Amino acid sequence: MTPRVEIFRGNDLALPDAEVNVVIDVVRAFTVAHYAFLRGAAEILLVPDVAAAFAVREERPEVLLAGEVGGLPIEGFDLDNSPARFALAELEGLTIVQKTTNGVKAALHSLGAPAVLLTGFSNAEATAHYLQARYGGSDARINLVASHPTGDEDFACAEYIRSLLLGEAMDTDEVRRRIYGCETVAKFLDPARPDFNPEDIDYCATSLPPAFVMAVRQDARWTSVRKVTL
Ligand SMILES: O=C(O)[C@H](CS(=O)(=O)O)OP(=O)(O)O
Ligand SMILES: [Mg+2]
Repeated sequence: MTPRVEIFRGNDLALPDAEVNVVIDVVRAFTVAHYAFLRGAAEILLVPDVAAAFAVREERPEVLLAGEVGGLPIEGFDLDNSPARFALAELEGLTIVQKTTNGVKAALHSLGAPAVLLTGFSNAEATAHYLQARYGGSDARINLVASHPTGDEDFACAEYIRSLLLGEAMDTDEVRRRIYGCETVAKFLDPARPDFNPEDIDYCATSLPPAFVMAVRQDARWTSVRKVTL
């Protein structure tokens, strides 16, 4: 038996029932989340909008607010949505509150499955290993959600994860080419748009050695993300 893997595209989907929803945002939200954990963050809280992020800080002043609107930093937030910045940040033991246009929104629409994982390309191999260990050899339904409604970067990553699960590993250079070539990335590579850092895309398109996955947990109060070690 092999898992039944389906790919969806969008950030506000009503997904069919599945054992696990895997929400993908390569540029940039879940690459940022991956680097946040690598830099020591304890937890990420997902929020739907800027007001909700400020409300969390009212209640829990120790948190750091991170995210973007239209790809740009948000006034009053501590961090933006740049993996290049997160890769250098000192985040040991901290809680990050994350608000982004596609990845976080798609995750908040994907909470209906018993397990929900988040990933960019940087952690796609780890995520595929984890899924293979838990669901390989079964006919479990796995929904892969490419969160950008039109861009190819998340869809390419979804196809890569599916290929690993089906034992037909896609060439990672091909995935990287699709990331650099997608419409979402054009503004990062445009010298006339200095607000967008091209280095971010290098982080988004670099696969790191598998170590942990990013799992979502929902309770009455918070939608939180934590590391689960492989
Ligand atoms: O900040 C990002 O990279 C995007 C917004 S945009 O595509 O750059 O306008 O948000 P995300 O939720 O990380 O896709
Ligand atoms: Mg994105």
